[in-house]
Amino acid sequence: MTTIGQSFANRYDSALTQLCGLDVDSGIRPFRMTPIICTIGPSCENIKIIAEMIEVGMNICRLNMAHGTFEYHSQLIKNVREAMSQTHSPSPVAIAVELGGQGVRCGCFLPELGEEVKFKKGDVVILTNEKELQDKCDRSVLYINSQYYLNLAKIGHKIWVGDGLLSFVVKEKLNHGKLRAEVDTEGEISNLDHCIIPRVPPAPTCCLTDYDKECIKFALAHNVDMIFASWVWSESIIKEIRSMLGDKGAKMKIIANIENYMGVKNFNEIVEAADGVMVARGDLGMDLPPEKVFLAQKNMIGRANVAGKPVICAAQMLDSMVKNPRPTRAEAGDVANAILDGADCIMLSRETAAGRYPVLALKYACAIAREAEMAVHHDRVYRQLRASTPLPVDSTHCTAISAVEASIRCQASAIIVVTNSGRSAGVVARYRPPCLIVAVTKSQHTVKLLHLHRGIYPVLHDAASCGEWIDDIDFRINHALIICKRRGYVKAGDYCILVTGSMEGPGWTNTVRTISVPDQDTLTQKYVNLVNQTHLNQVIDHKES
Ligand SMILES: Nc1ncnc2c1ncn2[C@@H]1O[C@H](COP(=O)(O)OP(=O)(O)OP(=O)(O)O)[C@@H](O)[C@H]1O
Ligand SMILES: CC(=O)C(=O)O
Repeated sequence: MTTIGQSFANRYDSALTQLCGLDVDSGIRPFRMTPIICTIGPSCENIKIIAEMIEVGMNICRLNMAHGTFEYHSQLIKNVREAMSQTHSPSPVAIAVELGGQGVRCGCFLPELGEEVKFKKGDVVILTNEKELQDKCDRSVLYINSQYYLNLAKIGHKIWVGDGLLSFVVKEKLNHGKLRAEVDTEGEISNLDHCIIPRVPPAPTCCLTDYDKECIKFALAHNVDMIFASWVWSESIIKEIRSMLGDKGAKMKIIANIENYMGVKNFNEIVEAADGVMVARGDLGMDLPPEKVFLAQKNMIGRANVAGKPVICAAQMLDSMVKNPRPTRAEAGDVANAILDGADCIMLSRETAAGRYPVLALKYACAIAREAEMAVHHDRVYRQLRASTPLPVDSTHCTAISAVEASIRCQASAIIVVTNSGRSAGVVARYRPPCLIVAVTKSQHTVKLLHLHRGIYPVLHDAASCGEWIDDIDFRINHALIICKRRGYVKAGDYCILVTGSMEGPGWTNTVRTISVPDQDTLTQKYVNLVNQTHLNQVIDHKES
C-alpha cells in the first residue's frame, strides 16, 4: 500500500535514520503548504494565463518595478484582479510591488542588437554614465546608471553583470569618470542587468531612491498588499518605507530583499524591522562567491525562522525552464532543499516573467514543494523552534504552541484558526505544525497577507455575521470545515484543532479545542440559509495545487 507522505521516515528522531527511511513511492497529500510567488512579466501578462496560474496554485504576484512602466504595471494589476474575479478561489492571490532599489544596472542595447548580447573573453568595453547612451549600448560601450559606482571602481576590480555569468576587469580609469574594462568571464549581458563590484555597496547609505518613492506612491494608489524592498542592507530603509506608507498603507507588509554581504551582516536588525525577508540569491551570488551562497541562504532562513518572520527563497530556482519544459535535477533539488532549510515561500522570477513555460514552471514548483514539505521532520523542527523562543511567551504564542503540540499528539488533519488581523495564524505557522493551518477570516487583505507563511491555507469568509459572536465563530469554523472536507483536506472522524479567542477583538486568542470532524449534514444544516450556496459550490469546486 502506498504511504501518504514520509510518515514512516518521520517516526525517527535522528536525522540520519529519517533520511534512510525516505520513500520514493510515497503518495502526495491533496494540499500544498509552501506558497509560490510568481513574477508577472511579458510571458504571463494576459488575463487568461494569469487565471491559469491562479488555478495551478500561484499565491502571490510580484511586479518588479525595475522593468516596465507605471502604465504597464497598472495594467498588470488590472489583469490580475480580473483573473481573480474569474476564478473562485477562497484564497485570493496577493500582489507585491518590488521597488527597484539602489542596485546598479546597465542600460539597454541598440534595438538592432536585441535584448541580449554575447561578449567574448578579452573584449574591450567602455563603461560610462553618459545619459544619452542609456538606450544605445553596444559591444564597445555600456551605460552604467551610477557614476558613484564607476568612481569607486579601482584598476583590477572585477565587475559582475547579470546573475554573475559575465565579469569585466577594470583596466584603466579614463577622463569624465569612464572606465576601460576587459571581459574576463565571457557570457551574455541583457538589457538592464545588474552590475556588482563584490563587497562594494551600490551607494554610501541604504535609502530610498526617487524612483522607489514613486513606486511606493504607485503601490498605495493601487492598494497592493505588500512591498518587496530591493537592496536592503540596513534597517533604516524599512523605517523610511513604513513612514512613507503612513496610515493608508499601515497594513501593507514590507519584505526586505537581502542581496549583498552587508545585508547578511546586518540581518538581525533588518529582520526585526521588516515583516519578512527575501534571500535574493541573484545579486547575493555576485556580492558573495557562488560557493558561499548556500551558507548565506541557510543562515538567513534559520535566523528568520527563529525570529518568526516569513522568509522567501528567490532567484534561479528553475532557471533552465526559461527555455526548457523540464527543470534540471539540480534545480528540482534546489527548490526542495530551500523548503527543507525552512523557507516559507519559493519565488519564480524570469521563469514566469520572461520564460517560455510560465505555467509549467509554476506546476513544477508546486509539485516539488508538495514532495519536499512532506519530508520535513515537523516534530523535530517544532521542538527546536519552541526551544528557541525566549520565555515567558505571550498568550498568543502560548496558545499557538499548545495548538501545534495538540496537532502532533492527536495527528490532527488541520488546525483551524479564526483570525482578523492574521497574527494568530502567523504565530501558529511559525511553529511549523505537520498539518495544514486553515486561517478563516472576514478580511480579504488578511487572506492575501497570510500567503507569506508556510503551512497556512487562508480562507475568506465574508458572509454577514451570524447573531452572537460565539455563534459567528462556530459558523466560520463550519465554513472552513466544509471547504476542507470537499477538497479532501480533512474527512469525517479526523481530529481538528480549533484556535479561537474567548472574547472578541485582537490579542484575545487563547483557546484551543480538539474536535472530531462530524459528517457533512450536521455541518451545513444549521447555517445553510446563511451562505450563498452557488458561491460556496464555486469556491468548493475551485481546484488548485
Ligand atoms: N515587467 C517586466 N517587463 C519586462 N521584463 C520583465 C518584467 N519583469 C521581469 N522581466 C524580465 O524577467 C527577468 C527576471 O526578472 P527579475 O524580476 O528577476 O529581474 P532582474 O532584473 O533579473 O533582477 P532583480 O530580481 O534583482 O530585480 C528580467 O531580467 C527581465 O528580463
Ligand atoms: C530577487 C532578486 O532581487 C535577486 O535574487 O537578486
